[in-house]
Amino acid sequence: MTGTREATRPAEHRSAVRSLLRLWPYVRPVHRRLAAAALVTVAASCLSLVIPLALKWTVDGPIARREPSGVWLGGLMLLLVGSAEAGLFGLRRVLVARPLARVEADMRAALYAHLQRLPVSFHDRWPSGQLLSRGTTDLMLVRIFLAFPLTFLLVNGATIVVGFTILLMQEWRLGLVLLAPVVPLVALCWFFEERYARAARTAQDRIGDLTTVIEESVLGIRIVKGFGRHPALQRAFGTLAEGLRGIELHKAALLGALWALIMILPELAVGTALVLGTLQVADGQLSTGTLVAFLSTALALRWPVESIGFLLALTNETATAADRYFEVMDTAPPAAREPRIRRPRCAPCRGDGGLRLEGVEFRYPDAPPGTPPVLRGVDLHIRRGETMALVGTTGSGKTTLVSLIPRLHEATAGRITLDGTDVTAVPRSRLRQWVAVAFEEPTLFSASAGENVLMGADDAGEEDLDRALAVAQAGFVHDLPEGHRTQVGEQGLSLSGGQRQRLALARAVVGSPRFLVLDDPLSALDVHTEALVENALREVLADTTALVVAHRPSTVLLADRVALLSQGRITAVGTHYELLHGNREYASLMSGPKGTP
Ligand SMILES: Nc1ncnc2c1ncn2[C@@H]1O[C@H](COP(=O)(O)OP(=O)(O)OP(=O)(O)O)[C@@H](O)[C@H]1O
Repeated sequence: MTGTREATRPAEHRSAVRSLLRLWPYVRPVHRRLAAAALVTVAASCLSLVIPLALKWTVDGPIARREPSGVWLGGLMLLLVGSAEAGLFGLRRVLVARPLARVEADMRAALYAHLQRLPVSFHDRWPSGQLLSRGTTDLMLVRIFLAFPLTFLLVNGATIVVGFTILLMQEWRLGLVLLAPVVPLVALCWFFEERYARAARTAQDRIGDLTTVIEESVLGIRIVKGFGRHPALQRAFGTLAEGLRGIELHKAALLGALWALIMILPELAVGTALVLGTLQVADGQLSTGTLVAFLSTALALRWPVESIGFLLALTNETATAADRYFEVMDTAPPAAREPRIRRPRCAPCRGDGGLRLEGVEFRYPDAPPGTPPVLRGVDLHIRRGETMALVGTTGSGKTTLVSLIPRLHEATAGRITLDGTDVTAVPRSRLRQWVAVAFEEPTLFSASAGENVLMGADDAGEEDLDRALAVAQAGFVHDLPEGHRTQVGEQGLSLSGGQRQRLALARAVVGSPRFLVLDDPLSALDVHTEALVENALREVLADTTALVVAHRPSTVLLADRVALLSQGRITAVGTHYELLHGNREYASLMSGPKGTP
Protein backbone atom coordinates (compact mmCIF):
# COMPACT_ATOMS: atom_id res chain seq x y z
CA MET A 1 0.00 0.00 0.00
CA THR A 2 2.80 2.33 0.85
CA GLY A 3 5.60 0.81 -1.20
CA THR A 4 9.15 1.99 -1.42
CA ARG A 5 8.92 5.68 -2.07
CA GLU A 6 11.42 8.47 -2.18
CA ALA A 7 10.00 9.55 1.18
CA THR A 8 11.07 6.42 2.98
CA ARG A 9 14.55 6.14 1.59
CA PRO A 10 16.94 6.39 4.56
CA ALA A 11 19.90 8.69 4.29
CA GLU A 12 23.11 6.85 3.39
CA HIS A 13 25.32 8.32 6.09
CA ARG A 14 24.78 11.29 8.25
CA SER A 15 26.25 13.10 11.20
CA ALA A 16 23.86 13.55 14.11
CA VAL A 17 25.57 16.80 15.09
CA ARG A 18 25.26 18.25 11.60
CA SER A 19 21.58 17.25 11.46
CA LEU A 20 20.90 18.91 14.83
CA LEU A 21 22.80 22.07 13.91
CA ARG A 22 20.31 22.61 11.11
CA LEU A 23 17.71 23.39 13.78
CA TRP A 24 19.63 26.54 14.69
CA PRO A 25 17.61 29.05 12.58
CA TYR A 26 14.47 28.02 14.47
CA VAL A 27 16.21 27.94 17.86
CA ARG A 28 18.08 31.23 17.40
CA PRO A 29 15.14 33.49 18.43
CA VAL A 30 14.89 31.66 21.79
CA HIS A 31 18.56 30.78 22.32
CA ARG A 32 19.00 33.28 25.20
CA ARG A 33 16.16 31.66 27.14
CA LEU A 34 17.59 28.21 26.47
CA ALA A 35 21.06 29.34 27.53
CA ALA A 36 19.60 30.85 30.74
CA ALA A 37 17.77 27.57 31.41
CA ALA A 38 20.99 25.62 30.84
CA LEU A 39 22.89 27.88 33.26
CA VAL A 40 20.16 27.47 35.88
CA THR A 41 20.36 23.68 35.43
CA VAL A 42 24.17 23.70 35.72
CA ALA A 43 23.83 25.71 38.95
CA ALA A 44 21.22 23.26 40.28
CA SER A 45 23.38 20.25 39.40
CA CYS A 46 26.50 21.79 40.90
CA LEU A 47 24.53 22.47 44.07
CA SER A 48 23.87 18.75 44.30
CA LEU A 49 27.66 18.29 44.38
CA VAL A 50 27.90 20.64 47.38
CA ILE A 51 25.89 18.14 49.45
CA PRO A 52 28.82 15.64 49.81
CA LEU A 53 31.11 18.55 50.85
CA ALA A 54 28.57 19.55 53.54
CA LEU A 55 28.53 15.88 54.61
CA LYS A 56 32.35 15.84 54.86
CA TRP A 57 32.26 19.01 56.96
CA THR A 58 29.63 17.44 59.29
CA VAL A 59 31.38 14.04 59.61
CA ASP A 60 34.94 15.33 60.11
CA GLY A 61 33.76 18.31 62.24
CA PRO A 62 30.74 18.24 64.61
CA ILE A 63 30.21 14.42 64.47
CA ALA A 64 33.89 13.66 65.15
CA ARG A 65 33.91 16.29 67.92
CA ARG A 66 30.48 15.10 69.20
CA GLU A 67 28.95 18.63 68.97
CA PRO A 68 25.11 18.42 68.61
CA SER A 69 24.76 22.14 67.72
CA GLY A 70 27.20 21.67 64.81
CA VAL A 71 25.16 18.69 63.55
CA TRP A 72 22.03 20.89 63.48
CA LEU A 73 23.96 23.47 61.46
CA GLY A 74 25.08 20.75 59.00
CA GLY A 75 21.44 19.60 58.67
CA LEU A 76 20.30 23.18 58.02
CA MET A 77 22.98 23.59 55.32
CA LEU A 78 21.80 20.40 53.58
CA LEU A 79 18.16 21.57 53.75
CA LEU A 80 19.00 24.96 52.22
CA VAL A 81 21.11 23.47 49.43
CA GLY A 82 18.40 20.88 48.64
CA SER A 83 15.65 23.56 48.54
CA ALA A 84 17.75 25.83 46.30
CA GLU A 85 18.38 22.89 43.95
CA ALA A 86 14.64 22.11 43.73
CA GLY A 87 13.78 25.80 43.15
CA LEU A 88 16.32 26.08 40.33
CA PHE A 89 14.98 22.98 38.56
CA GLY A 90 11.46 24.49 38.76
CA LEU A 91 12.74 27.76 37.27
CA ARG A 92 14.31 25.82 34.39
CA ARG A 93 10.92 24.40 33.40
CA VAL A 94 9.32 27.85 33.43
CA LEU A 95 12.14 29.22 31.27
CA VAL A 96 11.91 26.59 28.52
CA ALA A 97 8.19 25.77 28.24
CA ARG A 98 6.95 28.80 26.29
CA PRO A 99 9.91 29.34 23.90
CA LEU A 100 10.01 25.68 22.93
CA ALA A 101 6.30 25.60 22.16
CA ARG A 102 7.13 28.58 19.87
CA VAL A 103 9.96 26.68 18.13
CA GLU A 104 7.69 23.69 17.48
CA ALA A 105 4.85 25.90 16.20
CA ASP A 106 7.21 27.86 13.89
CA MET A 107 8.72 24.70 12.42
CA ARG A 108 5.26 23.24 11.86
CA ALA A 109 4.01 26.44 10.23
CA ALA A 110 7.10 26.52 7.96
CA LEU A 111 6.51 22.89 6.96
CA TYR A 112 2.85 23.52 6.20
CA ALA A 113 3.63 26.62 4.15
CA HIS A 114 6.33 24.72 2.24
CA LEU A 115 3.97 21.81 1.53
CA GLN A 116 1.51 24.27 0.02
CA ARG A 117 4.21 25.62 -2.29
CA LEU A 118 5.48 22.24 -3.45
CA PRO A 119 4.14 21.08 -6.80
CA VAL A 120 1.49 18.44 -7.30
CA SER A 121 4.20 16.09 -8.62
CA PHE A 122 5.82 16.14 -5.15
CA HIS A 123 2.53 15.18 -3.50
CA ASP A 124 2.06 12.44 -6.11
CA ARG A 125 5.32 10.89 -4.93
CA TRP A 126 5.09 11.33 -1.15
CA PRO A 127 2.63 9.26 0.89
CA SER A 128 0.49 11.53 3.05
CA GLY A 129 1.30 9.55 6.21
CA GLN A 130 4.99 10.32 5.77
CA LEU A 131 4.21 14.04 5.64
CA LEU A 132 1.78 13.80 8.56
CA SER A 133 4.29 12.01 10.80
CA ARG A 134 7.00 14.55 9.92
CA GLY A 135 4.69 17.42 10.87
CA THR A 136 3.57 15.82 14.14
CA THR A 137 5.68 13.06 15.80
CA ASP A 138 9.02 14.30 14.46
CA LEU A 139 8.46 17.89 15.55
CA MET A 140 7.31 16.71 18.97
CA LEU A 141 10.61 14.82 19.29
CA VAL A 142 12.51 18.00 18.41
CA ARG A 143 10.67 19.97 21.13
CA ILE A 144 11.28 17.27 23.74
CA PHE A 145 14.96 17.15 22.77
CA LEU A 146 15.41 20.91 23.14
CA ALA A 147 13.57 20.89 26.46
CA PHE A 148 15.30 17.94 28.05
CA PRO A 149 18.10 15.90 26.45
CA LEU A 150 19.95 18.90 24.97
CA THR A 151 20.10 20.73 28.31
CA PHE A 152 20.95 17.60 30.24
CA LEU A 153 23.64 16.51 27.81
CA LEU A 154 25.33 19.87 28.42
CA VAL A 155 24.53 19.99 32.11
CA ASN A 156 25.43 16.39 32.85
CA GLY A 157 28.62 16.81 30.83
CA ALA A 158 29.52 19.90 32.89
CA THR A 159 28.56 18.11 36.13
CA ILE A 160 30.77 15.15 35.23
CA VAL A 161 33.75 17.45 34.52
CA VAL A 162 33.24 19.45 37.75
CA GLY A 163 32.58 16.26 39.76
CA PHE A 164 35.75 14.51 38.52
CA THR A 165 37.78 17.67 39.19
CA ILE A 166 36.53 17.61 42.81
CA LEU A 167 37.28 13.85 43.04
CA LEU A 168 40.81 14.28 41.68
CA MET A 169 41.41 17.17 44.07
CA GLN A 170 40.18 15.11 47.03
CA GLU A 171 42.22 11.97 46.27
CA TRP A 172 43.77 11.78 42.79
CA ARG A 173 44.60 8.04 42.83
CA LEU A 174 41.00 7.06 43.67
CA GLY A 175 39.86 9.69 41.15
CA LEU A 176 41.85 7.96 38.39
CA VAL A 177 40.26 4.62 39.32
CA LEU A 178 36.84 6.20 38.73
CA LEU A 179 37.99 7.75 35.45
CA ALA A 180 39.20 4.42 34.05
CA PRO A 181 35.83 3.37 32.49
CA VAL A 182 35.71 6.52 30.32
CA VAL A 183 37.73 4.97 27.45
CA PRO A 184 35.55 1.83 27.02
CA LEU A 185 32.41 3.97 27.46
CA VAL A 186 33.38 6.33 24.62
CA ALA A 187 34.11 3.34 22.33
CA LEU A 188 30.77 1.83 23.31
CA CYS A 189 28.82 5.01 22.53
CA TRP A 190 30.48 5.27 19.11
CA PHE A 191 29.59 1.63 18.34
CA PHE A 192 26.03 2.16 19.52
CA GLU A 193 25.43 5.49 17.73
CA GLU A 194 25.49 4.15 14.17
CA ARG A 195 23.34 1.11 14.89
CA TYR A 196 20.78 3.02 16.90
CA ALA A 197 20.56 5.78 14.25
CA ARG A 198 19.73 3.19 11.59
CA ALA A 199 17.05 1.55 13.77
CA ALA A 200 15.58 4.94 14.73
CA ARG A 201 15.32 5.97 11.07
CA THR A 202 13.58 2.73 10.10
CA ALA A 203 11.16 3.02 13.04
CA GLN A 204 10.23 6.63 12.23
CA ASP A 205 9.70 5.78 8.55
CA ARG A 206 7.50 2.82 9.53
CA ILE A 207 5.39 5.12 11.70
CA GLY A 208 4.87 7.25 8.58
CA ASP A 209 3.82 4.14 6.60
CA LEU A 210 1.39 3.12 9.34
CA THR A 211 -0.10 6.62 9.38
CA THR A 212 -0.64 6.36 5.61
CA VAL A 213 -2.42 3.03 5.98
CA ILE A 214 -4.67 4.33 8.75
CA GLU A 215 -5.49 7.45 6.74
CA GLU A 216 -6.24 5.48 3.56
CA SER A 217 -8.50 3.01 5.33
CA VAL A 218 -10.38 5.73 7.20
CA LEU A 219 -10.92 7.80 4.06
CA GLY A 220 -11.79 4.72 2.03
CA ILE A 221 -14.01 3.19 4.72
CA ARG A 222 -16.96 2.88 2.30
CA ILE A 223 -14.94 0.78 -0.13
CA VAL A 224 -13.35 -1.21 2.71
CA LYS A 225 -16.76 -2.09 4.12
CA GLY A 226 -18.46 -2.37 0.72
CA PHE A 227 -15.97 -5.01 -0.43
CA GLY A 228 -15.58 -6.62 2.99
CA ARG A 229 -11.85 -5.83 2.86
CA HIS A 230 -11.37 -5.24 6.59
CA PRO A 231 -9.84 -8.66 7.38
CA ALA A 232 -7.29 -8.25 4.56
CA LEU A 233 -6.52 -4.67 5.57
CA GLN A 234 -6.29 -5.76 9.19
CA ARG A 235 -3.72 -8.38 8.20
CA ALA A 236 -1.72 -5.88 6.13
CA PHE A 237 -1.83 -3.39 8.99
CA GLY A 238 -0.88 -6.14 11.47
CA THR A 239 2.18 -7.04 9.37
CA LEU A 240 3.33 -3.41 9.28
CA ALA A 241 2.66 -2.93 13.00
CA GLU A 242 4.50 -6.17 13.75
CA GLY A 243 7.47 -4.91 11.72
CA LEU A 244 7.47 -1.68 13.73
CA ARG A 245 7.26 -3.67 16.96
CA GLY A 246 10.30 -5.70 15.89
CA ILE A 247 12.29 -2.54 15.21
CA GLU A 248 11.25 -1.00 18.54
CA LEU A 249 12.36 -4.20 20.30
CA HIS A 250 15.68 -4.03 18.46
CA LYS A 251 16.06 -0.40 19.62
CA ALA A 252 15.19 -1.43 23.18
CA ALA A 253 17.75 -4.26 23.04
CA LEU A 254 20.46 -1.87 21.81
CA LEU A 255 19.56 0.70 24.45
CA GLY A 256 19.32 -1.98 27.16
CA ALA A 257 22.80 -3.34 26.34
CA LEU A 258 24.30 0.15 26.29
CA TRP A 259 22.58 1.12 29.52
CA ALA A 260 23.68 -2.05 31.28
CA LEU A 261 27.32 -1.47 30.33
CA ILE A 262 27.12 2.25 31.15
CA MET A 263 25.82 1.32 34.60
CA ILE A 264 28.07 -1.60 35.35
CA LEU A 265 31.45 -0.09 34.42
CA PRO A 266 31.16 2.94 36.78
CA GLU A 267 29.71 0.67 39.53
CA LEU A 268 32.80 -1.56 39.25
CA ALA A 269 35.00 1.52 39.47
CA VAL A 270 33.12 2.82 42.55
CA GLY A 271 33.44 -0.64 44.20
CA THR A 272 37.19 -0.69 43.51
CA ALA A 273 37.55 2.87 44.88
CA LEU A 274 35.61 1.86 48.01
CA VAL A 275 37.96 -1.06 48.71
CA LEU A 276 41.10 0.97 47.99
CA GLY A 277 39.77 3.96 49.99
CA THR A 278 38.88 1.79 53.01
CA LEU A 279 42.44 0.36 52.96
CA GLN A 280 43.85 3.91 52.86
CA VAL A 281 41.61 4.94 55.83
CA ALA A 282 42.80 1.82 57.73
CA ASP A 283 46.42 2.80 56.96
CA GLY A 284 45.68 6.34 58.18
CA GLN A 285 46.51 7.85 54.77
CA LEU A 286 42.93 9.19 54.31
CA SER A 287 40.37 10.71 56.72
CA THR A 288 36.96 9.01 57.06
CA GLY A 289 35.26 12.30 56.11
CA THR A 290 37.26 12.55 52.89
CA LEU A 291 36.33 8.95 51.96
CA VAL A 292 32.63 9.65 52.73
CA ALA A 293 32.77 12.87 50.68
CA PHE A 294 34.65 11.08 47.88
CA LEU A 295 32.14 8.24 47.67
CA SER A 296 29.15 10.61 48.00
CA THR A 297 30.51 12.68 45.08
CA ALA A 298 31.06 9.50 43.07
CA LEU A 299 27.48 8.40 43.81
CA ALA A 300 26.15 11.90 42.95
CA LEU A 301 27.82 11.43 39.55
CA ARG A 302 25.98 8.16 38.92
CA TRP A 303 22.89 9.76 37.39
CA PRO A 304 24.82 12.13 35.08
CA VAL A 305 26.92 9.19 33.83
CA GLU A 306 24.08 6.68 33.59
CA SER A 307 21.78 9.14 31.82
CA ILE A 308 24.25 9.50 28.94
CA GLY A 309 22.88 6.28 27.36
CA PHE A 310 19.29 7.31 26.93
CA LEU A 311 20.22 10.95 26.31
CA LEU A 312 22.29 9.77 23.35
CA ALA A 313 19.38 7.62 22.18
CA LEU A 314 16.98 10.59 22.32
CA THR A 315 19.58 12.76 20.58
CA ASN A 316 19.84 10.21 17.80
CA GLU A 317 16.09 10.00 17.38
CA THR A 318 15.91 13.79 17.20
CA ALA A 319 18.70 13.93 14.61
CA THR A 320 16.66 11.43 12.57
CA ALA A 321 13.52 13.53 13.06
CA ALA A 322 15.46 16.62 11.91
CA ASP A 323 16.70 14.72 8.82
CA ARG A 324 13.16 13.68 7.98
CA TYR A 325 11.89 17.24 8.45
CA PHE A 326 14.60 18.78 6.28
CA GLU A 327 14.16 16.16 3.55
CA VAL A 328 10.80 17.82 2.91
CA MET A 329 12.01 21.37 3.51
CA ASP A 330 15.00 20.85 1.19
CA THR A 331 12.76 19.88 -1.70
CA ALA A 332 12.75 23.11 -3.62
CA PRO A 333 9.66 24.15 -5.52
CA PRO A 334 10.63 23.82 -9.19
CA ALA A 335 11.99 27.04 -10.60
CA ALA A 336 9.61 28.52 -13.10
CA ARG A 337 10.90 28.08 -16.61
CA GLU A 338 11.91 31.41 -18.04
CA PRO A 339 9.43 32.43 -20.68
CA ARG A 340 11.09 32.29 -24.02
CA ILE A 341 11.27 35.67 -25.70
CA ARG A 342 9.56 35.12 -28.99
CA ARG A 343 8.20 37.40 -31.63
CA PRO A 344 4.46 36.76 -31.89
CA ARG A 345 3.73 35.15 -35.20
CA CYS A 346 0.53 37.12 -35.69
CA ALA A 347 -0.43 40.71 -34.95
CA PRO A 348 0.08 41.52 -31.29
CA CYS A 349 -2.92 40.82 -29.07
CA ARG A 350 -5.43 40.09 -31.78
CA GLY A 351 -4.13 36.63 -32.46
CA ASP A 352 -2.73 36.10 -28.99
CA GLY A 353 -5.97 36.68 -27.10
CA GLY A 354 -7.49 33.73 -25.30
CA LEU A 355 -5.70 30.57 -24.30
CA ARG A 356 -2.92 29.26 -26.53
CA LEU A 357 -0.80 26.10 -26.26
CA GLU A 358 2.22 25.90 -28.55
CA GLY A 359 4.30 22.76 -28.92
CA VAL A 360 3.44 21.72 -25.38
CA GLU A 361 5.08 18.55 -24.13
CA PHE A 362 4.71 16.88 -20.76
CA ARG A 363 6.23 13.84 -19.11
CA TYR A 364 5.52 12.82 -15.49
CA PRO A 365 8.73 13.00 -13.46
CA ASP A 366 8.23 9.47 -12.11
CA ALA A 367 7.28 7.91 -15.47
CA PRO A 368 9.41 4.83 -16.24
CA PRO A 369 12.43 5.69 -18.39
CA GLY A 370 11.90 5.15 -22.09
CA THR A 371 8.14 5.75 -22.01
CA PRO A 372 6.91 8.46 -24.41
CA PRO A 373 5.68 11.76 -22.93
CA VAL A 374 1.96 11.89 -22.09
CA LEU A 375 1.64 15.01 -24.24
CA ARG A 376 3.84 15.93 -27.19
CA GLY A 377 3.60 18.82 -29.61
CA VAL A 378 0.21 19.99 -28.42
CA ASP A 379 -0.94 23.06 -30.36
CA LEU A 380 -4.31 24.56 -29.51
CA HIS A 381 -5.84 28.00 -29.59
CA ILE A 382 -9.02 28.85 -27.70
CA ARG A 383 -10.18 32.31 -28.70
CA ARG A 384 -11.01 34.88 -26.09
CA GLY A 385 -14.52 34.22 -24.74
CA GLU A 386 -14.70 30.86 -26.51
CA THR A 387 -15.57 27.57 -24.86
CA MET A 388 -13.58 24.60 -26.11
CA ALA A 389 -14.46 21.02 -25.20
CA LEU A 390 -11.55 18.60 -24.88
CA VAL A 391 -12.41 15.04 -25.84
CA GLY A 392 -10.27 11.91 -25.95
CA THR A 393 -10.15 8.27 -24.95
CA THR A 394 -9.61 7.48 -21.31
CA GLY A 395 -5.97 7.89 -20.36
CA SER A 396 -5.22 10.06 -23.41
CA GLY A 397 -3.96 12.90 -21.20
CA LYS A 398 -6.94 15.29 -20.87
CA THR A 399 -6.55 15.82 -17.11
CA THR A 400 -2.81 16.18 -17.56
CA LEU A 401 -3.29 18.82 -20.25
CA VAL A 402 -5.75 20.96 -18.28
CA SER A 403 -3.57 20.79 -15.15
CA LEU A 404 -0.74 22.51 -17.08
CA ILE A 405 -2.81 25.69 -17.52
CA PRO A 406 -2.93 26.73 -13.81
CA ARG A 407 0.61 25.18 -13.55
CA LEU A 408 -0.36 22.34 -11.24
CA HIS A 409 2.28 20.60 -13.32
CA GLU A 410 4.95 22.38 -15.35
CA ALA A 411 5.03 21.71 -19.09
CA THR A 412 8.36 20.09 -19.96
CA ALA A 413 8.52 21.91 -23.33
CA GLY A 414 6.52 24.43 -25.34
CA ARG A 415 4.57 27.30 -23.90
CA ILE A 416 1.11 28.26 -22.74
CA THR A 417 -0.14 31.83 -22.97
CA LEU A 418 -3.18 33.52 -21.48
CA ASP A 419 -4.25 36.57 -23.49
CA GLY A 420 -0.70 36.70 -24.81
CA THR A 421 1.10 36.32 -21.45
CA ASP A 422 3.22 33.25 -20.84
CA VAL A 423 1.88 31.42 -17.76
CA THR A 424 5.44 31.03 -16.45
CA ALA A 425 5.80 34.83 -16.42
CA VAL A 426 2.78 35.35 -14.17
CA PRO A 427 3.19 35.00 -10.38
CA ARG A 428 1.33 31.92 -9.25
CA SER A 429 -0.95 33.93 -6.97
CA ARG A 430 -2.10 36.07 -9.93
CA LEU A 431 -2.35 33.04 -12.21
CA ARG A 432 -4.72 31.38 -9.74
CA GLN A 433 -6.90 34.54 -9.85
CA TRP A 434 -7.03 34.39 -13.64
CA VAL A 435 -7.69 30.65 -13.94
CA ALA A 436 -10.34 28.79 -11.93
CA VAL A 437 -10.50 24.99 -11.94
CA ALA A 438 -13.02 22.28 -11.08
CA PHE A 439 -12.16 18.60 -11.31
CA GLU A 440 -14.29 15.52 -11.74
CA GLU A 441 -13.31 14.42 -8.22
CA PRO A 442 -14.59 17.37 -6.20
CA THR A 443 -12.44 18.16 -3.20
CA LEU A 444 -14.18 19.82 -0.29
CA PHE A 445 -12.70 20.81 3.05
CA SER A 446 -13.87 20.55 6.66
CA ALA A 447 -15.58 23.93 6.56
CA SER A 448 -19.04 25.31 5.84
CA ALA A 449 -20.60 24.92 2.37
CA GLY A 450 -20.28 28.69 1.84
CA GLU A 451 -16.62 28.78 2.89
CA ASN A 452 -15.87 25.94 0.48
CA VAL A 453 -17.34 27.97 -2.38
CA LEU A 454 -15.77 31.29 -1.35
CA MET A 455 -12.32 29.67 -1.37
CA GLY A 456 -12.55 30.19 -5.14
CA ALA A 457 -12.02 33.97 -4.88
CA ASP A 458 -10.29 36.25 -2.40
CA ASP A 459 -12.75 39.11 -2.38
CA ALA A 460 -16.07 37.41 -3.16
CA GLY A 461 -19.03 38.26 -0.91
CA GLU A 462 -22.51 36.86 -0.20
CA GLU A 463 -23.86 38.16 -3.51
CA ASP A 464 -21.17 36.32 -5.47
CA LEU A 465 -21.86 33.23 -3.38
CA ASP A 466 -25.58 33.28 -4.24
CA ARG A 467 -24.81 33.82 -7.93
CA ALA A 468 -22.28 30.97 -7.99
CA LEU A 469 -24.69 28.62 -6.19
CA ALA A 470 -27.37 29.51 -8.72
CA VAL A 471 -25.06 28.86 -11.70
CA ALA A 472 -24.03 25.49 -10.28
CA GLN A 473 -27.66 24.64 -9.47
CA ALA A 474 -26.56 24.22 -5.86
CA GLY A 475 -29.78 25.62 -4.34
CA PHE A 476 -29.80 22.59 -2.01
CA VAL A 477 -27.32 24.56 0.14
CA HIS A 478 -30.12 26.90 1.26
CA ASP A 479 -32.11 23.89 2.52
CA LEU A 480 -29.25 22.61 4.71
CA PRO A 481 -29.95 23.03 8.48
CA GLU A 482 -27.86 26.20 8.74
CA GLY A 483 -27.96 27.22 5.08
CA HIS A 484 -24.54 27.95 3.57
CA ARG A 485 -23.09 28.05 7.08
CA THR A 486 -23.68 24.29 7.48
CA GLN A 487 -20.46 22.33 7.99
CA VAL A 488 -20.01 19.74 5.24
CA GLY A 489 -17.81 17.36 7.26
CA GLU A 490 -14.39 16.00 6.41
CA GLN A 491 -13.98 16.07 2.59
CA GLY A 492 -17.66 17.02 2.33
CA LEU A 493 -18.63 13.39 2.86
CA SER A 494 -21.97 14.39 4.39
CA LEU A 495 -23.05 15.43 0.86
CA SER A 496 -23.88 13.33 -2.18
CA GLY A 497 -21.37 13.06 -5.06
CA GLY A 498 -23.52 15.32 -7.26
CA GLN A 499 -23.91 17.89 -4.47
CA ARG A 500 -20.14 17.94 -3.96
CA GLN A 501 -19.58 18.41 -7.68
CA ARG A 502 -21.98 21.35 -7.77
CA LEU A 503 -20.21 23.03 -4.83
CA ALA A 504 -16.87 22.53 -6.58
CA LEU A 505 -18.34 24.06 -9.74
CA ALA A 506 -19.71 27.00 -7.73
CA ARG A 507 -16.20 27.48 -6.30
CA ALA A 508 -14.79 27.62 -9.82
CA VAL A 509 -17.20 30.28 -11.04
CA VAL A 510 -17.58 32.40 -7.88
CA GLY A 511 -14.72 34.76 -8.78
CA SER A 512 -15.92 35.28 -12.39
CA PRO A 513 -12.49 34.14 -13.63
CA ARG A 514 -11.07 35.17 -17.01
CA PHE A 515 -10.22 31.53 -17.74
CA LEU A 516 -12.10 28.48 -16.61
CA VAL A 517 -10.77 24.93 -16.68
CA LEU A 518 -13.36 22.25 -16.01
CA ASP A 519 -12.39 18.57 -15.92
CA ASP A 520 -15.64 16.73 -16.59
CA PRO A 521 -17.38 18.63 -13.80
CA LEU A 522 -20.89 17.36 -14.44
CA SER A 523 -20.28 13.61 -14.52
CA ALA A 524 -22.15 12.88 -11.26
CA LEU A 525 -25.29 14.85 -12.16
CA ASP A 526 -28.56 13.39 -13.41
CA VAL A 527 -29.56 14.40 -16.94
CA HIS A 528 -32.14 16.92 -15.73
CA THR A 529 -29.76 18.74 -13.31
CA GLU A 530 -26.97 18.63 -15.90
CA ALA A 531 -29.22 20.46 -18.40
CA LEU A 532 -30.05 23.14 -15.80
CA VAL A 533 -26.35 23.59 -14.88
CA GLU A 534 -25.43 23.80 -18.55
CA ASN A 535 -28.00 26.52 -19.24
CA ALA A 536 -26.69 28.57 -16.31
CA LEU A 537 -23.07 27.85 -17.26
CA ARG A 538 -23.64 29.10 -20.78
CA GLU A 539 -24.30 32.57 -19.35
CA VAL A 540 -21.10 32.43 -17.27
CA LEU A 541 -19.04 31.04 -20.10
CA ALA A 542 -20.14 33.82 -22.45
CA ASP A 543 -17.50 36.16 -20.93
CA THR A 544 -14.95 33.53 -20.07
CA THR A 545 -12.37 31.62 -22.08
CA ALA A 546 -12.98 28.03 -21.08
CA LEU A 547 -11.54 24.57 -21.63
CA VAL A 548 -13.95 21.83 -20.61
CA VAL A 549 -12.99 18.15 -20.53
CA ALA A 550 -16.05 16.26 -21.73
CA HIS A 551 -17.03 12.62 -22.09
CA ARG A 552 -20.70 13.03 -22.93
CA PRO A 553 -22.34 14.72 -25.94
CA SER A 554 -24.49 16.78 -23.54
CA THR A 555 -21.36 18.40 -22.02
CA VAL A 556 -19.75 18.81 -25.44
CA LEU A 557 -22.78 20.79 -26.57
CA LEU A 558 -21.83 23.49 -24.06
CA ALA A 559 -18.81 24.27 -26.17
CA ASP A 560 -18.36 26.42 -29.26
CA ARG A 561 -15.74 24.03 -30.64
CA VAL A 562 -14.27 20.68 -29.76
CA ALA A 563 -10.64 19.51 -29.72
CA LEU A 564 -9.81 15.82 -29.99
CA LEU A 565 -6.79 14.61 -28.01
CA SER A 566 -5.31 11.40 -29.32
CA GLN A 567 -1.92 9.76 -28.69
CA GLY A 568 -0.75 12.85 -26.80
CA ARG A 569 -1.57 15.32 -29.63
CA ILE A 570 -4.52 17.41 -30.73
CA THR A 571 -5.57 15.61 -33.89
CA ALA A 572 -8.73 17.49 -34.80
CA VAL A 573 -10.52 20.75 -33.95
CA GLY A 574 -13.99 21.76 -35.09
CA THR A 575 -17.60 22.02 -34.05
CA HIS A 576 -19.30 18.97 -32.56
CA TYR A 577 -21.19 18.32 -35.79
CA GLU A 578 -18.16 18.84 -38.02
CA LEU A 579 -16.15 16.30 -36.06
CA LEU A 580 -19.06 13.92 -35.67
CA HIS A 581 -19.34 13.69 -39.45
CA GLY A 582 -15.71 14.19 -40.41
CA ASN A 583 -13.70 12.29 -37.76
CA ARG A 584 -14.15 8.60 -37.14
CA GLU A 585 -12.43 8.50 -33.78
CA TYR A 586 -14.55 11.36 -32.48
CA ALA A 587 -17.75 9.82 -33.84
CA SER A 588 -16.92 6.54 -32.16
CA LEU A 589 -16.11 8.28 -28.86
CA MET A 590 -19.40 10.15 -28.87
CA SER A 591 -21.54 7.27 -30.04
CA GLY A 592 -20.44 4.53 -27.69
CA PRO A 593 -19.93 0.86 -28.56
CA LYS A 594 -23.00 0.46 -30.78
CA GLY A 595 -21.99 3.28 -33.08
CA THR A 596 -25.24 5.17 -32.68
CA PRO A 597 -24.62 8.92 -32.27
N1 LIG B 1 0.93 11.29 -11.30
C1 LIG B 1 1.17 10.54 -12.39
N2 LIG B 1 2.37 9.96 -12.54
C2 LIG B 1 2.64 9.20 -13.64
N3 LIG B 1 1.77 8.99 -14.64
C3 LIG B 1 0.55 9.54 -14.54
C4 LIG B 1 0.18 10.34 -13.41
N4 LIG B 1 -1.10 10.75 -13.59
C5 LIG B 1 -1.51 10.24 -14.76
N5 LIG B 1 -0.52 9.52 -15.33
C6 LIG B 1 -0.58 8.83 -16.64
O1 LIG B 1 -0.79 9.81 -17.65
C7 LIG B 1 -1.69 9.32 -18.64
C8 LIG B 1 -2.80 10.33 -18.86
O2 LIG B 1 -3.58 10.42 -17.68
P1 LIG B 1 -4.77 11.47 -17.56
O3 LIG B 1 -5.34 11.36 -16.20
O4 LIG B 1 -4.31 12.79 -17.99
O5 LIG B 1 -5.78 10.88 -18.63
P2 LIG B 1 -7.28 11.33 -18.95
O6 LIG B 1 -7.38 11.48 -20.43
O7 LIG B 1 -7.69 12.50 -18.14
O8 LIG B 1 -8.07 10.05 -18.47
P3 LIG B 1 -9.59 9.91 -17.99
O9 LIG B 1 -10.47 10.24 -19.17
O10 LIG B 1 -9.69 8.47 -17.63
O11 LIG B 1 -9.77 10.84 -16.83
C9 LIG B 1 -2.17 7.96 -18.16
O12 LIG B 1 -1.45 6.97 -18.88
C10 LIG B 1 -1.79 7.91 -16.70
O13 LIG B 1 -1.43 6.60 -16.33
